[in-house]
Amino acid sequence: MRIARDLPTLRAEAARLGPLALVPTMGALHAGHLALVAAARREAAAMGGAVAASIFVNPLQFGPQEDLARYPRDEAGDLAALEAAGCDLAWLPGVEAMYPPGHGTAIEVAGPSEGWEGAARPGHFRGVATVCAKLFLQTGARVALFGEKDWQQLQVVRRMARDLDLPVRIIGYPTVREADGLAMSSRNRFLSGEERAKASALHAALQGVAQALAAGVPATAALAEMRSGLAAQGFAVDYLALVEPETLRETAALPGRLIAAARLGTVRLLDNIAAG
Ligand SMILES: Nc1ncnc2c1ncn2[C@@H]1O[C@H](COP(=O)(O)OP(=O)(O)OP(=O)(O)O)[C@@H](O)[C@H]1O
Ligand SMILES: CC(C)(CO)[C@@H](O)C(=O)[O-]
Ligand code: BAL
Repeated sequence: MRIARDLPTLRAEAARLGPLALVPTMGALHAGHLALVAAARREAAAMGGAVAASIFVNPLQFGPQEDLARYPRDEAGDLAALEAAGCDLAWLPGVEAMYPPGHGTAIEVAGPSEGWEGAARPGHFRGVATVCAKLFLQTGARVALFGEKDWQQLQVVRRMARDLDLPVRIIGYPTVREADGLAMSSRNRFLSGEERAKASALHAALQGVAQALAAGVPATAALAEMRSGLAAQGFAVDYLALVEPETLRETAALPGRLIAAARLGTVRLLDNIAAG
């Protein structure tokens, strides 16, 4: 596996490797990320190209009160895991390489960025869209893979790629879960033992709502019951909604996407599933 830390090296490696399937990450890799790399391998094989993964903890997508400083980092472990997963090229820009002094351009994606994570984390999707556009242009990736775990992010990136006619195909990959249903996330490591034991209740509750909706229970009633059930178990629910899958607009109609964000202690868990 080649490692690039500056743009000239990245461009030279990319030219040598042929069409790239890119997996953008913030590092602290787990089996969810490695499943994206395995899917990227299949895409790369189909187009006679190679797999690239980026590791960059993007300050632009963190608010001033957020956890940028404590975001987990494990470069050596990540590089070993990427190599073992068959990644050909790791792109590890520093903040200065990504945002040299004077950098002043940002991308605002109206529509799917509004509400939910966009409301809870003002400026977050502007940071995500900007860094993803840069990662696509830096690597020249023909395909980029994103996890469905960050459902709204996936829709924002798709919208941006369409709106800007970026020559990259965006692929969503199903959420990889722990045995008890908890969506894998780098931040799960901050759950205490007691919180970890409770955390799978979020996914179970989403499944319960999906079943209730399929049985004809109105969305408002099913969601209200889920909200109070989670609160009783100690979750602080940020939002819980049935939305149109692509626009993220709230809906009462099926099929839709059930999306949720809830905090257990200091850890904010995200999850979503299809409904209907
Ligand atoms: N459990 C998962 N299943 C599938 N894809 C995932 C999973 N977790 C993360 N991803 C995807 O991996 C990519 C990189 O995500 P990121 O590095 O933010 O990891 P994370 O575990 O989501 O971390 P965070 O704690 O910030 O949520 C994103 O496209 C994200 O959706
Ligand atoms: C897509 C991404 C790598 C952009 O920084 C990040 O938001 C993430 O890891 O999901
Ligand atoms: N997985 C989304 C990246 C973030 O939380 O900032």
